[in-house]
Amino acid sequence: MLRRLHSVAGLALALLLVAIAATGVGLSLQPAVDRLAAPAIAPGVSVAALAKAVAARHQRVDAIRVSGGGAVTVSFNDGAGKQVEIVDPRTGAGLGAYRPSETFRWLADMHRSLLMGDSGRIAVALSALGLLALSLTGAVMLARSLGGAGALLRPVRGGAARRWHGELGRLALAGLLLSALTGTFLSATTFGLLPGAENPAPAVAAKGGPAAPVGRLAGLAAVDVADLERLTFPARNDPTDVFTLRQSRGEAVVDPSTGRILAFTPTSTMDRIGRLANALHTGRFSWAFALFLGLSTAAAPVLGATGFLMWRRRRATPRVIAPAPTADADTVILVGSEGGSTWGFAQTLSRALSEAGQRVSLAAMDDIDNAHLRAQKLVILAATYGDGDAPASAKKFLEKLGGLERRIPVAVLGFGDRTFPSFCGYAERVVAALDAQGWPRLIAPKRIDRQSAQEFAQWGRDLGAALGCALTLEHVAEPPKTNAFALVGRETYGEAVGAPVAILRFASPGNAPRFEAGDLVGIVPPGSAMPRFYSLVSSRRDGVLEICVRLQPGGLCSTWLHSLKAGEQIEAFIRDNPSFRPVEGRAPLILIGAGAGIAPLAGFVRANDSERPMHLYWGGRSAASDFLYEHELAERLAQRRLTSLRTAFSRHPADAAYVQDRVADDAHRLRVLIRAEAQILVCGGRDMARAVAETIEAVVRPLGLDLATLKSNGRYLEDVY
Ligand SMILES: Cc1cc2nc3c(=O)[nH]c(=O)nc-3n(C[C@H](O)[C@H](O)[C@H](O)COP(=O)(O)O)c2cc1C
Repeated sequence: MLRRLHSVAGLALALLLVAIAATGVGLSLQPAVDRLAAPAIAPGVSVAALAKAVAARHQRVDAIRVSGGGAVTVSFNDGAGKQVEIVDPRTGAGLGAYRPSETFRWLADMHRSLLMGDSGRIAVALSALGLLALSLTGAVMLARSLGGAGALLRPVRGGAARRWHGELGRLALAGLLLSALTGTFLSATTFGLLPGAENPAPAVAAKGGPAAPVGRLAGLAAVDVADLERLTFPARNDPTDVFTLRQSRGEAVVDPSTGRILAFTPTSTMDRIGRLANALHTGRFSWAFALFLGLSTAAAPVLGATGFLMWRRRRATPRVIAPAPTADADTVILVGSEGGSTWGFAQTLSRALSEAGQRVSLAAMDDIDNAHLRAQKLVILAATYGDGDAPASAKKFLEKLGGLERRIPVAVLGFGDRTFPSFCGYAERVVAALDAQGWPRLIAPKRIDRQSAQEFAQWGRDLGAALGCALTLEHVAEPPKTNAFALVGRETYGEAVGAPVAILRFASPGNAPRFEAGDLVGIVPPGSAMPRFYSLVSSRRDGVLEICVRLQPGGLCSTWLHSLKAGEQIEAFIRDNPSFRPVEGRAPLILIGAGAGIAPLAGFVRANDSERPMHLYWGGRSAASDFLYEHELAERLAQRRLTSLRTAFSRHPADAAYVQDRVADDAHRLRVLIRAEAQILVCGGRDMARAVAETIEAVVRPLGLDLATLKSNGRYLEDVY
């Protein structure tokens, strides 16, 4: 609830706050600028002395004012109209005409009303309230995540966005809270939501005697210029008019002939509070304080941006509740997941461990740091993607592992799918790294096939036995939210060569989530809870969801999809696939695939509006039977969306070849492209991918490169099944 309030208020107000914060930062410089422009007020000079010096220079003085920043100005009319000058508060000497800065005036208008009158003022008032909510909820969340209010000064752990958000938020908290609180108060005053501040002074008239020299008036001589806010002179032609002397404590009325104080109206409590709020909001009493407020406010846009990044990341991470903050945990569960299902298992485990009396904390594997190792034990749940690769939330884990200070007992549970050759390959790499670095084992590592709840429960019993408690893990997977897509088109290839592949097009409903070529669609076949994933050829803007499905002998999902009739519906959901996407820019792309692996590659070509150089290598069995996208690719070549196409057919009577043979034939040409920073994307079956990888390794060797370097630089991506 608290997090949602924090995120919603943050997002809704981000833009407004940026405008208000930026102008606030500008205004925070005003006291420092004023300070430099006007001499400081020195104590020991009376208002009477200053008034005398000023009156000696001007025929008709209207008022002497002391600005918030400490500048003393005199408004007068010597016959040439009303003028205002700055004076030296010690001598009353004129220092030149007073010209308030247009820039600061504009900034102030913008800050108070966004230059939009009352509607702007309302928006500013709501922003101040929003900032107050953000500061308070942020402070509570930070304290909670660090282990309580007493731990507010502990270092913030986590990814870069989280650290910046936490550390900067902590530094700026006091200033932001103060600005938000006083800003809310001032807005409430503007809209008359608080009791009136005025304490009306009684109308008092002077006796009307001859005016005495102003320098001798006792009521003015008793007050120091340092305590003055405003002195209003009496009208010249009205002998009953009076001096009005405004100080922070109240307003005095002084008789111009006797110098006596005729009346004194103390400042009301509400007015005092209003003045305090104003002073604290503007920092006008101290340029250093104003700069402190300005710096705190300058943090707001950075907090907004880092908060947005954290929010996006959280959205990609399923909602899990860690029962204990990291600092108090005795068991830390680290999760390596891409599709989110492993987080669900982690949540089930966390709940069961908590019920067994453990204090459990959860984190993504990538977020591991020394704070987690204060716990007594670590449990790692890791999924596998690609060819034994890390899932999205564990990409940096192995790199970070070596730099940790302590080694605590650890249990590793891999999640994978036995139909992939590298079953739980990433979890195995994690186990190997932990063993090599001497981490003690809590229990032996185990692999879970296709999210089997039974295997998970069995592993739970083993873990419970090692911990000395009965651990019952009853995991019920949350079904993914699906949309219904109806079949609108089908082309079948490859039947003559014993490898049927169907290009299936489904109408994309209006409420379908966004998807791009290369993303995955998870299809849940009837009679199974496990989705099967297919690469997308189309993007949502194409209006269809298009996939290539190779018929797998005995395959539940592919058999069902191949038997679908026009109009029949599938239940499916979209899964982002950021690890198989062309890098941005104009660097050439080398696309290599075989069979149904053409799907995302044809999609990249189709979406190539910018005519970026794209070279496609593709292998099938027979040009006559399974040349998928033959006509579309010819069209793309003519449109320059595809720069070149090389095909290989393994059952060609005279020129039988595999795609890797074409790659090898083109070694020289490919080296030129790779020297020009080309990125290589490979999609298809495992054997093809391995053969292509070996060929590319040989191709790039003369360039002083190897596959591992290309992979680690994101220049060699694989989507392999
Ligand atoms: C595109 C893709 C590639 C996969 N690659 C592998 C693999 O190479 N080895 C494996 O054991 N499991 C593989 N899997 C299966 C996942 O690891 C398994 O479904 C896991 O439970 C997913 O966990 P997650 O939802 O938390 O990411 C793959 C799944 C997908 C969707």
